[in-house]
Amino acid sequence: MDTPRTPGSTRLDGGPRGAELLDDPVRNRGTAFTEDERARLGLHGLLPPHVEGLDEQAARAYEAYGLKDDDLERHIYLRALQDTNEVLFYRLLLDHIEEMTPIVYTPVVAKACERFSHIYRRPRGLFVSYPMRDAIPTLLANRPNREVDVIVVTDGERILGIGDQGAGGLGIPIGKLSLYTLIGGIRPERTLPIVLDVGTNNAERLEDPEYLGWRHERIGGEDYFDFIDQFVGAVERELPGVCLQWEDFATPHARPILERYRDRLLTFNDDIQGTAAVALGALLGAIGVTGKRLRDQQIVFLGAGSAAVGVADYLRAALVQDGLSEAEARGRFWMVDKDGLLHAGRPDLTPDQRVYAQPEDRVAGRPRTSRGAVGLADVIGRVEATVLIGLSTVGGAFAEPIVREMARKVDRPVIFPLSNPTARSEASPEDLIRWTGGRALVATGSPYPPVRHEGRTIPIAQCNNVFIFPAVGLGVVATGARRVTDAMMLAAARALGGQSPALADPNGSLLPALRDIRAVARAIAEAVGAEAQRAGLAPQTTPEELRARVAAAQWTPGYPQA
Ligand SMILES: NC(=O)c1ccc[n+]([C@@H]2O[C@H](COP(=O)([O-])OP(=O)(O)OC[C@H]3O[C@@H](n4cnc5c(N)ncnc54)[C@H](O)[C@@H]3O)[C@@H](O)[C@H]2O)c1
Ligand SMILES: O=C(O)C[C@H](O)C(=O)O
Ligand SMILES: [Mg+2]
Repeated sequence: MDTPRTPGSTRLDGGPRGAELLDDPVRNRGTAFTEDERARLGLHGLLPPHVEGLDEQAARAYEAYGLKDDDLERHIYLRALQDTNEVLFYRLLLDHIEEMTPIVYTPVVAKACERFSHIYRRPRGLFVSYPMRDAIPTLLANRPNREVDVIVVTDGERILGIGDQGAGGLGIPIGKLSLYTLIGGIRPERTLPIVLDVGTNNAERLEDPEYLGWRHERIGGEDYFDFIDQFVGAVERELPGVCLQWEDFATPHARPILERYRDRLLTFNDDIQGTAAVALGALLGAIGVTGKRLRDQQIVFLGAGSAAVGVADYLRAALVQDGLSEAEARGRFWMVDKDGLLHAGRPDLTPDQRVYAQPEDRVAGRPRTSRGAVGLADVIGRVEATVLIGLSTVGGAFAEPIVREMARKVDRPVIFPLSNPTARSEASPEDLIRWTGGRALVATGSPYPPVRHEGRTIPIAQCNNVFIFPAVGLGVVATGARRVTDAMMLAAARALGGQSPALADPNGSLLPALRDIRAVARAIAEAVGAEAQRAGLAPQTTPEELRARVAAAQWTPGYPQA
């Protein structure tokens, strides 16, 4: 485990006392309140007599956790602990980071969103619903904690690869912010999860008598964007300088929202920019193993939504930095969506997709599917693809013949099935390793165990934006940065790529292990902060001072002496 740096929960004196204190997850220490604190804070009689330390509490909590017999029950247990005693929750998570991250985050959080209304226990975060649109400042003023460093907001429309979950989407901001604290060390009481409840088009939710969201079809068009504008205006007034992360918005809204606000406040879209940075970081690790240059790559995508286009944009920037012209770099991308290859003859492409449209002459005469599209199998058949990335939401889409064909032409195919949760993964690592005779360099969006192949144990990197957003949050909070730029994200990607275990050991994982992620987050945060300073977006410091600030800002759970 990481060495504690800034231990502590919030100060006890001057806050609530007695039963009210035990009901406050930020200040509550439960059985760890000392005799002196019990006397001072009116707690005698409310707690069992034995006073425990945090170690003992964590051991007892782990025992209770072990009694749960399915993942959703484990998730519910951890969420209840979070709502009871946040220091203990984070200490337990830190002690068992590899075991518990998949329970509070991807993939189990997907189930928690689907079942949100059925497993709902206590309020957390804010519900900003469309019918309350004229009272958004009041809703924000009602937030549970005054000071906020990071907001994660969703409208629940594209939750992972499972689509529209309406108000149940709040599970995602809660999970993301838990990792902001666990990994980035953002203080738990300075985080705020928000769902913008603009309705849902999910018929199952609308028909569910227990659905807790606004029972209405989704608001769209101008009304939707006006609502977002009202929300952002209220955030700017109530919480100036807060870092606002957009999460799991459907593609038609994700990019326009980012473009509208990115130069106005400290904000970024995690699915576009966070995903792009982690994918570039993992690719840099993979390229290190293949011994080739980035500019030698031919890159095929399945999926051309906001996540895929975001990744392509950062890879393209990296290809240009590696010496290709802009036109040459564009020519390296082959993107296939549900209507086939993106090419210049398609009238349905958005401007950001059009960047990757292959010229008509490069697709002329190609076989088409029954619907007239150029499919993935044909692209892989014709192009010597070195990299295959899946952001399509289609589980199993990287079929055996496609993967075998790719592996026939390149020595070390780089294959990243990045869709979440696990059932949406374009392939399982085990299959990819088997179909390529152990040659594929694999990273997945959801966590997978290592694969055994011919006496080797091959670790599978989790190429998930969790390697980026908590670190970016730490970087901007520690340095007081005013914006999140693409250059800061590219700096994060390169810092992450530089930490790839595969660079030192070709059999190592492409990305660091979760047990090392807090230290990795500090290195990324320093790179992000340094780039913000270079661009004049954060106050200048020496590199030593920057390092010290990042380290000091990374909170570690503990009970300080009051
Ligand atoms: N690993 C990560 O960190 C990470 C980060 C962000 C998003 N994701 C995952 O990426 C996925 C996509 O996210 P998005 O926001 O871009 O969603 P989206 O729905 O906008 O994009 C999906 C894309 O896949 C295409 N597609 C759908 N069915 C297809 C098919 N049968 N064949 C070919 N293409 C098909 C669509 O045309 C679209 O271009 C989600 O599953 C999400 O969980 C992973
Ligand atoms: O939430 C995740 O696990 C990654 C990503 O943000 C996604 O939407 O899939
Ligand atoms: Mg997401």
